[in-house]
Amino acid sequence: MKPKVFITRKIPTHLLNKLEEVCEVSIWNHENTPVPREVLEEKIVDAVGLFCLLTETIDEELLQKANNLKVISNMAVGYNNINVDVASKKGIIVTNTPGVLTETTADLTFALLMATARRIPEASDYLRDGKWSTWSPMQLTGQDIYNSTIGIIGLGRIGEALAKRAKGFNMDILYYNRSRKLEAEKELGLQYSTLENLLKESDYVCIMTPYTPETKNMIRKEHFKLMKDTSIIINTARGGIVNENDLYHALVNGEIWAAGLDVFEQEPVPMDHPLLTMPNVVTLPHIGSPSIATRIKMANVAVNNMLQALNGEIPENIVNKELGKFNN
Ligand SMILES: NC(=O)C1=CN([C@@H]2O[C@H](COP(=O)(O)OP(=O)(O)OC[C@H]3O[C@@H](n4cnc5c(N)ncnc54)[C@H](O)[C@@H]3O)[C@@H](O)[C@H]2O)C=CC1
Ligand SMILES: O=CC(=O)O
Repeated sequence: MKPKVFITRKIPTHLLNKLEEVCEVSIWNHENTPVPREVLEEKIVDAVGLFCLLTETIDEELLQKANNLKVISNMAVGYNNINVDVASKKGIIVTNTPGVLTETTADLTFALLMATARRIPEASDYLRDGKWSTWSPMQLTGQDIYNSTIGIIGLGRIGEALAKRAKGFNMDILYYNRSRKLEAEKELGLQYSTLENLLKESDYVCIMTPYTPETKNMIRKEHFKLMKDTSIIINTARGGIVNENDLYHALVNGEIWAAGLDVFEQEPVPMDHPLLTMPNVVTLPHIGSPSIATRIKMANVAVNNMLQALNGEIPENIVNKELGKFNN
């Protein structure tokens, strides 16, 4: 009998077919509508494999219904949407999609940094709104990027790829991480820093850690007070890492100059969110990884993780490594 797999969103047909060869697949076959919770709750009861996205909350309540589940394959590198502790206790393997999205996400992060520093969305609107009547010395002036200082909080795969881009702009690069990365320091000329020093010295502060109990609200009121009033914060990691209320007040009080945000505490961000009213905040709808090629690679990795687990192998990208091998 083929194992039952539930997929929570439309995926490329060739990858769906790959799963269908060995699994009995049921799919929420929609592009832009997340699977309703009640459908997920119903499907999880029989599923042996769950292929999900970061839009699905795989919490304890849901996992308690999952009595046949052996593997959760998350199509994202971040897996803060999943209660991994509960999954582990139930012997459910959790996998993610690291690596294949690193360069694409670093590109977007640097693009957001540039767009925020040079006020590109605001300038584009200025032209289209018919406000461009002349060229003027201080019109739409922003901050320089070349020769400035970038501080990267979380020097993992994407943080390091971001540092490589910053090096090309002759930036001084500070980083704060759980552990020192001596090889990267040598190769890229990075400087390890305390969090406080990084915030004080950087013109650009980029958040690149996962969202965990330790990183929740990692950047809050007191941290903005340390930053330069010309500095810019860029967050393409997860919304809850930067306290949004404190960020709003830091911007209103002129403690920092601007922010570029690809991620929010609540997604989609509510349209009446105060940060959306500010011209010096550039906002994106969580688009770190969507190049066509990268999204196909992510879906492919997620399918392979699922198939490896269902085949009794330890998936290449297992998150709860303590589980090790299980047998069907
Ligand atoms: N906006 C988007 O579309 C995307 C967002 N992301 C986010 O980026 C995150 C990072 O991805 P990767 O670089 O692949 O992960 P990674 O695991 O390679 O890097 C994370 C780094 O953060 C460090 N870190 C963790 N906790 C820390 C703490 N409390 N203090 C200081 N450093 C800490 C780790 O030591 C590691 O070096 C993901 O977890 C995800 O949330 C990833 C891809 C796309
Ligand atoms: O936010 C995206 C991810 O892959 O994590």
